[in-house]
Amino acid sequence: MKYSKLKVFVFFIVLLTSIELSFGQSSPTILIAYYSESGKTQSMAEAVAKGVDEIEKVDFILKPISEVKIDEVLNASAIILGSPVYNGNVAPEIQEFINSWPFEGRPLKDKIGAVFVTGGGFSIGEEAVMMSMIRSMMIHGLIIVGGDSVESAFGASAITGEGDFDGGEIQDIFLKKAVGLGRRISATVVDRSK
Ligand SMILES: Cc1cc2nc3c(=O)[nH]c(=O)nc-3n(C[C@H](O)[C@H](O)[C@H](O)COP(=O)(O)O)c2cc1C
Repeated sequence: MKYSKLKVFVFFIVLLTSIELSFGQSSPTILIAYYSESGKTQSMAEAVAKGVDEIEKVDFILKPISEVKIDEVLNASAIILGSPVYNGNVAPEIQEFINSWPFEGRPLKDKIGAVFVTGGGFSIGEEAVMMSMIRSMMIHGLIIVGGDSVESAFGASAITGEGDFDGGEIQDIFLKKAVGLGRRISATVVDRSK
């Protein structure tokens, strides 16, 4: 084989190998799951997804927990969970969802876990609800990651019904925390997949 023909041959082998490699590797998936009665926690979930989507090479699933299949939990590299505050506690549906996760052999161990929350008022449950979800995730062995600023150290939270924050839309100051949380989780997942 002539030298130039050999070069073309080698070029095609390298090309085919890289095509096969890129098709063979699927991107890690982040599951963003939430419970929302009146849409506030859903708005935060959408902002989290926006942040996740800012980082390349990551897929995400954004769903209310009622639509999440257990395979989606098992296959996710990270689980980001959102709840409203109900009487100082996590929404019961969220706790039931976590209780439904398989535990034997701890199949969720070492996945990334993160949380977001919406509450009507300041300091009447939002931090307690974040901690409640974090505690349950830690029982399953998830590695907890907070938001990207000290104001979202435990996760992203929004006040939806007190003072200046009482209104229809979630205010930007809170949506930014949710976007930052999503971005940080996404970047962490990409780093870990290298
Ligand atoms: C039954 C009930 C209990 C609530 N209890 C609290 C509470 O203890 N603390 C709080 O900050 N907000 C409380 N809220 C307000 C909700 O947490 C808040 O409106 C939240 O943003 C609703 O989220 P969603 O629109 O996703 O359902 C309560 C709301 C309901 C309906």
